[in-house]
Amino acid sequence: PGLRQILSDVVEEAKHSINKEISGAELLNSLLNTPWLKSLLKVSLGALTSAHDTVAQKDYDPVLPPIPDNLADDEEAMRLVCLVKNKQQLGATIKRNGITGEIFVARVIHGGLADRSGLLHAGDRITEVNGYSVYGLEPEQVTARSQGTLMFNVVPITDRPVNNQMIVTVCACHGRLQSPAGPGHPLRRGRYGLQQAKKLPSTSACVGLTPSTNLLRRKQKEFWWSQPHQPHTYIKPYDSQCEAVIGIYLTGFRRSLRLCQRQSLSTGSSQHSCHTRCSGSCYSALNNPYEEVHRLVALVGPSGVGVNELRRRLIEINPVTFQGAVPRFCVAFVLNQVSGNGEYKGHFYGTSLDAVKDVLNSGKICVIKVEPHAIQSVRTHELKSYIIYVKPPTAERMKETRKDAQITTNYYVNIPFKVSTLMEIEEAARKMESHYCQFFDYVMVNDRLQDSCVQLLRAVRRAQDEPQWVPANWIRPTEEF
Ligand SMILES: Nc1ncnc2c1ncn2[C@@H]1O[C@H](COP(=O)(O)OP(=O)(O)OP(=O)(O)O)[C@@H](O)[C@H]1O
Repeated sequence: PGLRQILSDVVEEAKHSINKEISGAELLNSLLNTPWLKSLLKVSLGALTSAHDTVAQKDYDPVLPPIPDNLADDEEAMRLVCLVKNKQQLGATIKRNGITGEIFVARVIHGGLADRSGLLHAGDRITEVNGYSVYGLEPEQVTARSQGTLMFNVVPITDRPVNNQMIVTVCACHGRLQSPAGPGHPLRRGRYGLQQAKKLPSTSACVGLTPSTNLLRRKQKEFWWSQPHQPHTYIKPYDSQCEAVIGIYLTGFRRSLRLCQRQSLSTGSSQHSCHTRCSGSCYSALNNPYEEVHRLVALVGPSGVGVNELRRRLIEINPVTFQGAVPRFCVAFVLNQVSGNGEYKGHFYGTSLDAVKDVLNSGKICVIKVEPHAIQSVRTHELKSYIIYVKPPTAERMKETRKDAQITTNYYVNIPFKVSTLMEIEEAARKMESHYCQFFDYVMVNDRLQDSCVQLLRAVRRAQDEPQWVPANWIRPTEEF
């Protein structure tokens, strides 16, 4: 009634104002002073305050009647779940307990309809779907009834496990994921050890199911032992020249390492051997089905060689795939090193790691510039950086390619490249290589800018697609991905 009164006042007031001969300003002033507008503002303010209180108290739920006292102790709490499926998948799998015949939610696919609803959880027992009891039915029969609007009667799982799932980015080593039962056999949900996966980079792609690492490895093992013996492994001889490149060839490392060790014992190879590598046959038959990939690309090079330019262009070429971290990241590493006593380490280092992790968590490849003395800070198991060293071309080519370029000096002034600048870059490059070359995963020469961009893009792609040498301490026991 209050609102009706206000509205009729509005109409009256407007009629009244139109009959008067007054200016726009006067009209506005008199309107603002009208009782109906004051009342309206009062009502709106009241509604706003009430909405604010509701939100602040998180008091969204309807007030439910109290639970009756005479409930039996063994009464099960039921949940009625209504989901409208339309054409999309429900995003959950079910399984049947072979002994009791009960139907349970086996898995809720991350990001799917069931997951987004927050109403179904792995372990929940489904008793009815759309009014039909599902007791004793096969999962396929339940699925066949689950079309359109779904009304589930669910007995919620009592102890829902805390979500301790680990998310990692991997590359599938076989071109196409195949059913572990072999080519031509489709993946059947619930039958095999499947895991959730989503193709990157993607902001919206749905999570799907792929065979798990353990499952594929088991199949590969069966396949392996069914084959006649193949001498396929060798130890890369210990090379005192490349002492610092201590690593293990990541692909198939577990199996190959074991075989290599076995072989190394039988052939009496030096226990100092630090590299293992599989030949092609070993690689194809025994590789790990999934490999974690480098997603932090760290560019390093003498000041002025063009690291920032290349980084910027790489991101520009494909901003969906590549992203930089906040500039503080570089500063953090510089400070971390310059301070020497680690004075800034706690604060700045943590902050910068977060910036990189944010990019990595978004599924993108993070591209940063690092100072050479900070390489070790990013060359860790956690960040798994791929270090690309950007080298200047010959002095002649440098002079030719940089004739229109400008360099930013310490005083933030842009000046053209001088002969002395070129010499400084050359000298800095020489020192950098002699001190840090063992950490470079890839070396490129920044000659013609366009060619360099293509080369960089290719190098980064290769780092994702091909097996890499990595430091031995990056390798940890493989988990169910
Ligand atoms: N291949 C190239 N050909 C011509 N000009 C280039 C090339 N690479 C970079 N430049 C130009 O050289 C200048 C310096 O490059 P950039 O600022 O990327 O250097 P940097 O290595 O990041 O230096 P700093 O560490 O001092 O920031 C820029 O003007 C850039 O456009």
